[in-house]
Amino acid sequence: MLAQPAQKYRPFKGAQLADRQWPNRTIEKPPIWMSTDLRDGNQALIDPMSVETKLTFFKEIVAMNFKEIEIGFPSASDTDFQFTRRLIDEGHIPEDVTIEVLVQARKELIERTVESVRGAKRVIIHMYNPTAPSFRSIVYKTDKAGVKNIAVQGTKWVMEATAKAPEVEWVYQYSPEVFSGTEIEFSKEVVDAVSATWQPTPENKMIINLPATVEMGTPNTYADQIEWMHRYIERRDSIVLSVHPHNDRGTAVAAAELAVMAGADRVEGCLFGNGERTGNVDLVTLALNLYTQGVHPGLDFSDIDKVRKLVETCNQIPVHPRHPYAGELVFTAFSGSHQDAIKKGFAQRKDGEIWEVPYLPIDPKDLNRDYDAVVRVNSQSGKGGVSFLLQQKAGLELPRRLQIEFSGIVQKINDETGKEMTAAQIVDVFQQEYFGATQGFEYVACHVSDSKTIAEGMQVEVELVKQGEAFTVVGEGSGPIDAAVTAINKVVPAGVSVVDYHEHAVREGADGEAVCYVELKVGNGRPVFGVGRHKNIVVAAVRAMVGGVNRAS
Ligand SMILES: CC(=O)SCCNC(=O)CCNC(=O)[C@H](O)C(C)(C)COP(=O)(O)OP(=O)(O)OC[C@H]1O[C@@H](n2cnc3c(N)ncnc32)[C@H](O)[C@@H]1OP(=O)(O)O
Ligand SMILES: CC(C)C(=O)C(=O)O
Repeated sequence: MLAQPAQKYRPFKGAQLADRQWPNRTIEKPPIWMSTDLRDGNQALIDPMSVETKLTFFKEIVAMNFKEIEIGFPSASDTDFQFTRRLIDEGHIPEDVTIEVLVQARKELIERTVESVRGAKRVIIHMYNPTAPSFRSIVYKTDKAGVKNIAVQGTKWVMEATAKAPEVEWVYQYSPEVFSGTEIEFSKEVVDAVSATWQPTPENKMIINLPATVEMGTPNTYADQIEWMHRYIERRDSIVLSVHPHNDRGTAVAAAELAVMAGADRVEGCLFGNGERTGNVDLVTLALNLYTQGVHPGLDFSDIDKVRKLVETCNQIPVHPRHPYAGELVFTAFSGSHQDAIKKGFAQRKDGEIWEVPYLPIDPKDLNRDYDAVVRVNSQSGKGGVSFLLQQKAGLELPRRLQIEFSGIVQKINDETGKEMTAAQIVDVFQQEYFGATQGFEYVACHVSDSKTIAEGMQVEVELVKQGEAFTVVGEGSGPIDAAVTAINKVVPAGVSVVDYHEHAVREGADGEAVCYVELKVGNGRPVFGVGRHKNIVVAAVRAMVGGVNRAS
C-alpha cells in the first residue's frame, strides 16, 4: 500500500445539494423490486446458468412475489435467447409478472432482443450506454455529445424495433451506465434527451434507472445524486425512478435505502447480493430490513433457508454464514451475556406483543428458522445459555444457583475440549451428573404416610442400598421433605440440612412428571444440588435429596 494514497486516488465528489431533504425522511412503503439475478447476477458467475437452472430460479423468484424480473441479455447468447423463448412459448410468465431484457445501444442487438420476446404480454426493454468521463475518453473515444447521441439513437432504434412487435405491451427502461461516476448535470442532459425521444406519459411511464455501476462514495453521496435527479429531471411524473446499486465499498444496502428516502421508486438487485465484483445490492437484506421496521416488503422470505439453498445451488456460490437474516450463524449467540439476555427476552415474551428479544432484531420463526440454533454453547458461554438449552431440550427450569453450579461443570468440559457442546450433549452431562449420582446411597423406594398416629404429622420411609446392603430409614416431620430429611439424617452422621427447594412439572396431564431441585448441605460442607424426577412429587424430592447427599460426599 502507498504511504500517500492521495497521490494515486482522489476523493469522490458527488452532487451539490445543500438543502437535501432525504435525511429527514423514513421509508414507509416498499419500493418496486426488480430481481436481476438472471441477468446481472448470472453475468458474474464463473459458469453462467443453463436454461434449466434459469427456469428453476425464475419460478422461485416468481414464488417470492417479484413482479419485475430481468431474465437476461437475449442478444448476447443463445442460452439467454432460448431461455427467453421457453418462458414465453411454454407459458411460464404469470399474468402479473413483467419480464425485462437488457441490451446495448446497438441496432442489430436491439432487433434481436425484440425478436426474442415476440408474443410476450408485457416486456421492459432495458437499454444502456456508459456516460461517465472515463468511458467517454477510454472506451468510446468520444465527447459528451457523442455519448448523448448513442443514447438518443439507441432509443430511436428501440422505438423502431418495438413498433414492429405491437402484440407486446412495451415499457422502456434506460440506464446511463456508471451514473455514479458521471457529472450530474450531464446525466440529466442525457436522461432528458432520452425521455424527450421516447415521450413517456403519466399513464405510460418509462423507467430511468440510475446505476451505481461502481460504488464510489459514502452512501449519502449516492442519495444526494438521486435526490438531485428526482428534483431536476424533466417529465418526472412520467418516469419511474429506479436505482441499481453495486457493493464495491460494502455499503450498497445503505445506499439503496438512502436512495429510496431520496425519491427512488424502484430498486434493482440480486438475492444475497450476487453480481459483478462485490455484487449487486442484496434484495433479501433490503426487504427484511423493511420488515423489521414493521413495513411488509411485499416479498415472501418466510422460508429463508429454502431461498438460500436455491440461490446457492443456482449460483454455485455459498452464502456467508454471517449473511444478514439468512446465514447459518446469524441467529446464534455463543457468548454468555448475549445468551443470558436472549433467555430473559424469551422468558418475558408473550404472544402477540411487539418483538423485543435482546440481540435478535427479527423473530427467527418468521423466516422459518429454528430457536434451536439461537443459543449454542462453547467456552465463551455462561449459565444463561446452558440453562436455556436445558429448558428448550429437556424442559428443565433450573433455579439460579443450580444454573451457576451446572454451568461451571459445562465450562470445565468446554475448556478441556475447546469445542462447542450441543444441546443433546449438555442434557447428557446434566443427566449423568444429577440423575446418575448413585455412588454412596442407591435409592430403591419410599413410602409416605400421614396417619393421625404420626406425632409430627407425616412419616416417610426410605428404602436404600449402600455397598450391596439394603436397609430402610424412617423419619417424621411436618411435611414430606421435613420427614425425608429426618429419615436420611439417620444414615448421614455429619447431618443433612436443606438450604433451598424448587419444583416444577415437566409435562402436563396423565404422563406429567415433577422435577425437584434440592440444595442441601452435609455437615459444614458447601451447598450442593440434588435433582430428582418422578410422577410423584414426594418421590422426586426424596430422590433429589439422596442424589444431593451422594454428590456432597
Ligand atoms: C454494467 C453492466 O453490467 S452492463 C451489462 C454487461 N453484460 C454483458 O456484457 C454480458 C453480455 N454481453 C456480451 O456477451 C457481449 O458484450 C455482446 C455479445 C453483447 C457483444 O459482443 P461484441 O460485439 O463482441 O462486443 P464486445 O462486448 O467485445 O465489445 C463491445 C463493443 O460494443 C460497444 N459497446 C459496449 N457497450 C455498449 C453499449 N451499451 N451501447 C453501445 N455500444 C456499446 C463497445 O464500445 C465496443 O465497441 P467497439 O467494438 O467499437 O470497440
Ligand atoms: C446495465 C446497468 C444497469 C448495470 O448493470 C450497471 O450499471 O451496473
